[in-house]
Amino acid sequence: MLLRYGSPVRAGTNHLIFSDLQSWTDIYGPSSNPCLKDPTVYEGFSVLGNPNLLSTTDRVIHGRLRRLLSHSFSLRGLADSEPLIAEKVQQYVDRTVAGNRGKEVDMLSRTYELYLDIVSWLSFGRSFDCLKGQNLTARRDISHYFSVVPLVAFVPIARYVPLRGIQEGLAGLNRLIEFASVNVDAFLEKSNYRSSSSSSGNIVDKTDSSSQEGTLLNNLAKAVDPDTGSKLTREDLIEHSILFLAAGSGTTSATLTFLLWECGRNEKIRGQLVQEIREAFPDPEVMPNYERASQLVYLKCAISETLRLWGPLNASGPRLSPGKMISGRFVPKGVLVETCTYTTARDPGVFPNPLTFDPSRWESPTPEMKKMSRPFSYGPRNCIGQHLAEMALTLTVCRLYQLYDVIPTPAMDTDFMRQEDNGVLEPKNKTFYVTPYEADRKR
Ligand code: HEM
Repeated sequence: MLLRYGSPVRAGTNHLIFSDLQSWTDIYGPSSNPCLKDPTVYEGFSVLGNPNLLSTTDRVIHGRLRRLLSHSFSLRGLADSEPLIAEKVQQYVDRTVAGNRGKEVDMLSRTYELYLDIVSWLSFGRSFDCLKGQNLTARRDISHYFSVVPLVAFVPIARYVPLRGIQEGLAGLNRLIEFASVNVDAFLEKSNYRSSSSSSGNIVDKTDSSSQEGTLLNNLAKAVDPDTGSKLTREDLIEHSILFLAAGSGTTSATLTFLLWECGRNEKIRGQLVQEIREAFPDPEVMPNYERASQLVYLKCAISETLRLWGPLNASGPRLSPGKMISGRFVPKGVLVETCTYTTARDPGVFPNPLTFDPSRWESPTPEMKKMSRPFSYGPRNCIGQHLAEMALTLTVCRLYQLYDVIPTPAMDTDFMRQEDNGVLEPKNKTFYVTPYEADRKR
């Protein structure tokens, strides 16, 4: 519709969707008169009812949470976690590919498990260990975050409706809350943090927790707001741990899946990518490190191109107009506005042959390309997990292609891989079959 009728399109009585460059700045950019998140959409994304980084629509609360969390998600804050991420990537390669050379294997479930294992460890200081065959309901439990959590928040009586989908979802969420509570309490106990029993109390740290160094939980529990001196409560920690699992697992696994699919089915692109990776990391005994891997130009281009064409979220989130000019038109107060990243990232004026997967277009990107492909959104409410996602994706692609050629099976055609929106855009069949082969090092 946006392509046919132009930007904006009226999607409902009170809802405008934009697809032009200026709308990114007007809707999402920093502003003294910002378009804030719509509470009726976002405030439901909270399992314990505590405001979290994604759900809060209050600028002051958001600013405080963002300050507390920003170091944990910075490249420097994540550096301590690299060995753990690398260890999980190795487990994934061993479990998924190593023993299955020449055989058909479904990568999608294992990929989801990889990122659940990483984010759970970062969140709780203890991994779900799905790749080791534990907590196998975790993936299903997390998927309810984007459906059942907002449903019962806005229609509380829904929790008593004897529908299987709702009751299974609630049971799954309870398992997650239980897992998170046990691990947050164990963490606080072990690291000698004293947690207040009330949800308004602060956590008072007594000693350092060296055993948990590098985990988000450790950083979160230690973080002090420089302006107010306040810290996160036990309930805040549980709330955020579950949020990170929901926000960080399906998004990253869908992205890796589409990257392996696009590169896998295009021999020339895959050839260029594996050559770059194998030249940078010639010794199979040596795991790629992020410092070097993040410098690989073509790999970076392949990730950018995957996020452009197959980004896991197709819109950047609805906001409420405060009554302001958006893309040259006055939009009255209270109108729901959003920019459709799916469309801006396919704008033929900015991305020639927009439907073609071509990593090389990112070798020297124009300023417009960077502004129109924003898979992590833009402005003060952009994705806080971007560095983590990029580090995890980079290390996974590097290790896989350093050791193996991963070829999608012939059944993985465009129709099979069509995206379906389950909170995250993922292959509609929820499977992705490949055949792995030992790397051909003579390339
Ligand atoms: C390829 C991977 C990812 C993509 C494409 C992505 C994309 C996005 C987008 C578009 C938003 C804005 C949503 C909105 O405004 O409604 C967002 C927000 C957010 N993301 Fe991500 N994300 C990814 C991975 C992650 C990871 C790994 C984490 C953490 C473990 C994470 C945590 C969050 C959080 C907490 C927010 C809310 C930030 C705020 O409002 O301040 N994301 N993400």
